[in-house]
Amino acid sequence: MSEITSSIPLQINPDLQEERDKASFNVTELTHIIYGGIEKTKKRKRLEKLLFSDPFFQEYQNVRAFGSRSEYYAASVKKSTKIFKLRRQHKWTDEEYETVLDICHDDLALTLHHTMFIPALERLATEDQKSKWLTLAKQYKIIGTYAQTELGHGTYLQGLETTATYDPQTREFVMNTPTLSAMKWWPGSLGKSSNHALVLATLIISGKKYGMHPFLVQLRSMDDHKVLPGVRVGDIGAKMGGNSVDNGYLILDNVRIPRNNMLMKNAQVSPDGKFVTRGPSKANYATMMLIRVQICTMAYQVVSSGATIGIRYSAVRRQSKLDPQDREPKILEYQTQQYKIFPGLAMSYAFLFASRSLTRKYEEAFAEIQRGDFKSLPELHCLSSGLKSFCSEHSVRQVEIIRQSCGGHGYLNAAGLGMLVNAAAPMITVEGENTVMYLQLARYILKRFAGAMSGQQLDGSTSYLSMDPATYVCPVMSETDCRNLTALCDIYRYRSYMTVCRVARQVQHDMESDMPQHVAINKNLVDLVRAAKAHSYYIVVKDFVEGVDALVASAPVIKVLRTLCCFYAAHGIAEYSGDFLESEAVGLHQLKWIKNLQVSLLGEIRPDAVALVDAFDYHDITLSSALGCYDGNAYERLFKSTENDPMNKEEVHPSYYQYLKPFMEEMNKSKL
Ligand SMILES: CCCCCCCC/C=C\CCCCCCCCCCCCCC(=O)SCCNC(=O)CCNC(=O)[C@H](O)C(C)(C)COP(=O)(O)OP(=O)(O)OC[C@H]1O[C@@H](n2cnc3c(N)ncnc32)[C@H](O)[C@@H]1OP(=O)(O)O
Ligand SMILES: Cc1cc2nc3c(=O)[nH]c(=O)nc-3n(C[C@H](O)[C@H](O)[C@H](O)COP(=O)(O)OP(=O)(O)OC[C@H]3O[C@@H](n4cnc5c(N)ncnc54)[C@H](O)[C@@H]3O)c2cc1C
Repeated sequence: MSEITSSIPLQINPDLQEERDKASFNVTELTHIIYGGIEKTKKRKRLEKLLFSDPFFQEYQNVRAFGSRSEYYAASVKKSTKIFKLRRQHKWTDEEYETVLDICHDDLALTLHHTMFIPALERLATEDQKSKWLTLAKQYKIIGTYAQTELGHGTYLQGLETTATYDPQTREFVMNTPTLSAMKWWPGSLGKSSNHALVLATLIISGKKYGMHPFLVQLRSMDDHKVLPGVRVGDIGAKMGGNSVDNGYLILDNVRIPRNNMLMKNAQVSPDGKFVTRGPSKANYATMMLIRVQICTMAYQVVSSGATIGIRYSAVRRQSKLDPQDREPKILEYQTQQYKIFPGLAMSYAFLFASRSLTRKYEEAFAEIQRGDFKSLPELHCLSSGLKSFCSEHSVRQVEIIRQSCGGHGYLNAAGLGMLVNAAAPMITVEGENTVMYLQLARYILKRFAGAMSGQQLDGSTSYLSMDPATYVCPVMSETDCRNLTALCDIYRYRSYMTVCRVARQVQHDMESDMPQHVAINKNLVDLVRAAKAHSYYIVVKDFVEGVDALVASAPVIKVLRTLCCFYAAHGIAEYSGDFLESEAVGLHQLKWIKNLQVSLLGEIRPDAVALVDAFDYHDITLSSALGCYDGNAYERLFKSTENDPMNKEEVHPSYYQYLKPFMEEMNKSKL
């Protein structure tokens, strides 16, 4: 027993080293592909070194694990301000700052200032307004949040109740929270951190409503951070996760702001109270679309972090017996373990390619929109809505499966997986609740399908809806065909086509039976979401296949990525086999072959599993997991983590003197 210490061995766990030694490809080459080239990898490493040379970043992990809510929030404010200062000092670009946020892997107290407040000013303010407000925000002379959601409404923006009533006498807007349900509720950084908020409110001029518009409202004094007259603001309470952020409530009572505090890029109110709009009616929704695109990248980061922890731990954990003559095997040897974890590994690479492709499309469309050309907006809105929902739903579910695959230790905070699931869970809700976003996509697909039926030539992500289904023959004719990525992609495309076609016909049939449109739609909502999911799955598989096909890389890297891509596609068909059979995208024979392939691919991925997660190149502090550390010394790190547990500070806990001791004394004296 005396040999048991909590010190961490210097060497890599031999079980993990053995895995690294058998990799079929060069891990560094794949890392460069993931980060977009050698230079970007080097830059990330430099930023990592700069951040983590400060012991605070290590200490922060302890506060996160063991601190009170208030201590965690305070540490998070400290971390945000440290990063802001470093940003100014080193003149980081937006890309470098985003890399730093990725390295931190955390939703920080003041993150919203950069992720939403600044992008909203960039998208919604006029040039004059930008030169004032954006400059102040970028110099951290004001700290802001994006206050849209209310207690009563988050999804239905037309139902927002906060009002901004124009007073032409004083040339001011009067901001009000008329009811309990109108109070802003949820905005990040609102409760305690921000001194300004971009408040989304219904514009009223001379008693007439003009829809939702953005207004910049100062909430707190710039001298002492005290709340200004007419403003009531606070934190909404502890959450399942993300407790470093002060999501807040806000009540405005006749708060007057100058006319120029309405952000007027898309609509203007003249001094005498005339309302003029420019661009499409949804132009003020622009910031949300940006974040939806970013959530796809976050989903990649979430699932790849989970896969890294799960695979490294499974390579060092030994349990039970496979061969009765042999020692206990690594749990990674069990086919069932591979079946739990490898879908998350394959999904990581699928989402890497899908999010990259979506980001590229967003950047192209954004450049067009800046030039006043809005033609790509509907396609981009629907693509980003669908992929945001698909990537968040699948990544959160998969990381929870990985957490369960780590047995009891997966349940410890020190494993990092529970925290990851809880931190990532809101991706499903924020920036448009997933079902609602899938329905936005479904609505678009139905319209495009109707267009195709009336002979329109479609382009973009729905161009396949012009296909003639009569020409479809399942491209998998033999077991070997199942490895053909184009064939697998065709199967997804046809499944999507048939799912869309079926629900479109049903809605049309219901409407022709004299059902009002809204009744017909509501009667088919479940199938509409199914169609949006089928379409999104097809897009992700297509992006993965095209991404791998376009790669310039060594043969071993291409081979391993093709294997993963094949597994991702085969696994999806096996998992949703009912849908694929029902749509006749595959028959029973093909399904059997694809299921067999899926299982045999587990064995092919197995030797490269550790190398494939090493390629994500996550720093130990970023992963924040005793189970997933690079050196594989999971048990030592678990034991070490108990040193910081405040429960272990005293040999005898104060509760003993307060409760247990008197209780024991009473029991010992008792005659019963
Ligand atoms: C944070 C950094 C962390 C980085 C670390 C990563 C490492 C990972 C490790 C750990 C995990 C950490 C993970 C952290 C995750 C937590 C995230 C926290 C931060 C996120 C901040 C969240 C901020 C918010 O939530 S802000 C509020 C967002 N709110 C919404 O999105 C509201 C949703 N509702 C709507 O958008 C709309 O109301 C609607 C679309 C549902 C309906 O709108 P409507 O009623 O006005 O319209 P219609 O349905 O009638 O449609 C009319 C017409 O318009 C079209 N339309 C609608 N929207 C748009 C649009 N945006 N653009 C273009 N067109 C649009 C619609 O399609 C219709 O078109 P038609 O042609 O059919 O008429
Ligand atoms: C961690 C976190 C951070 C947030 N940060 C911010 C922020 O910074 N700023 C901000 O303004 N907001 C923020 N929000 C709020 C967030 O944007 C909303 O919660 C989100 O848009 C969902 O809206 P809701 O809460 O009204 O859900 P609801 O719309 O009430 O959803 C509840 C249920 O109703 C269903 N539903 C609703 N409408 C329909 C429909 N039309 N068809 C079918 N089903 C429907 C949904 O599918 C869901 O199942 C945050 C939320 C969270 C959890």
